[in-house]
Amino acid sequence: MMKIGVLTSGGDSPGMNAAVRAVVRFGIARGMKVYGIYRGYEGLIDGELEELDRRAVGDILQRGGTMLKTARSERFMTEAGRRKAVTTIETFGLDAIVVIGGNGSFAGALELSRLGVNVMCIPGTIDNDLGYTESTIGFDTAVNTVLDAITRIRDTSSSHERTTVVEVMGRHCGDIALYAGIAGGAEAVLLPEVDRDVNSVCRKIIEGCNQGKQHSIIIKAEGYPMDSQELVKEISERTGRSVRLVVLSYLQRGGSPTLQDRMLATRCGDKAIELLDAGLTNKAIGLVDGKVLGFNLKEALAETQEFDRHLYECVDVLSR
Ligand SMILES: Nc1ncnc2c1ncn2[C@@H]1O[C@H](COP(=O)(O)OP(=O)(O)O)[C@@H](O)[C@H]1O
Ligand SMILES: O=P(O)(O)OC[C@H]1O[C@](O)(COP(=O)(O)O)[C@@H](O)[C@@H]1O
Ligand SMILES: [Mg+2]
Repeated sequence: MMKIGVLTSGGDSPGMNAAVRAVVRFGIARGMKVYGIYRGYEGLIDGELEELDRRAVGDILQRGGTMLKTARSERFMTEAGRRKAVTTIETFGLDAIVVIGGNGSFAGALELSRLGVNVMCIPGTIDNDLGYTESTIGFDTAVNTVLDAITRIRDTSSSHERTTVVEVMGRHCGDIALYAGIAGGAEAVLLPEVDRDVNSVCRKIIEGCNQGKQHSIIIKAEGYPMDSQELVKEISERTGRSVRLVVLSYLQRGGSPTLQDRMLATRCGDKAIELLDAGLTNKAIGLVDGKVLGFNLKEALAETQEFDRHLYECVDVLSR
């Protein structure tokens, strides 16, 4: 009988639970024993795991966060830490580890595979920063949360004829800001990928005011290289407008996953188990052209996220 472990790692994302549920239930359906490993790589190092039955993953499909808990593990960044993790895998006789996480967790899984461990990776991060897949589990929910916030901010922003800077997550990848900018009708977006100066944003705000716009929304990804308070001050000084800052922060990482994230999570879990059952390992599961497939982990991780410049330019055209 095949024995596998499943863990969640890095920043949590809505839909991770749905992925855990899928891995456990599809695994059991194929005659596997499935172990839940707690606190990501930390639990793998410390041997914090237990067998999960079908019922153990009941009532989690609709919940954000992760029932397995998650961690950023400094110890796993070291060779000694990873060797300890391998000892746990050997002690419990695990044939493979399913890692649900983002680019860092995938890099960790690749290191594990170099030590002879069979791994299977499922993309769980709100950042959407994995180039090989069209979407990651949690991204859709996070952007919808941002859109909901923007809708509310617009009401008050418009009543007071203000400009609001909305800071969203994304240290290296501006996808949350970009998609929220398009779908939320922002005047401008500021991203880590584009070197845009504040002057052009101020011009945009002033032009909008001259055309009778009552409010303006500027979306700034946390990775844009300027402090948000500083940005607010500059915009206020240069435009003479009343400017407020809303930092959405961890609000974006919580909440019930959307249909899209539940479906992606479930399909990724299904594919991960199907491939393991077929004797395939060291794959990253991802969505390409509407199909959920397994890709070589090393190659998938090396694929850089292509920045959609056209979409970026659309924000400006749409908000003129
Ligand atoms: N290059 C690496 N080698 C080994 N482990 C890594 C590496 N990069 C990240 N990890 C492990 O994966 C964990 C999660 O990565 P992190 O970047 O924090 O989140 P995410 O997986 O969501 O991108 C890290 O805390 C670390 O334990
Ligand atoms: O939870 P922390 O450690 O404050 O990290 C915040 C970071 O985590 C994220 O929410 C998700 O990133 P990861 O998927 O790489 O963990 C980023 O958008 C944000 O910059
Ligand atoms: Mg990451």
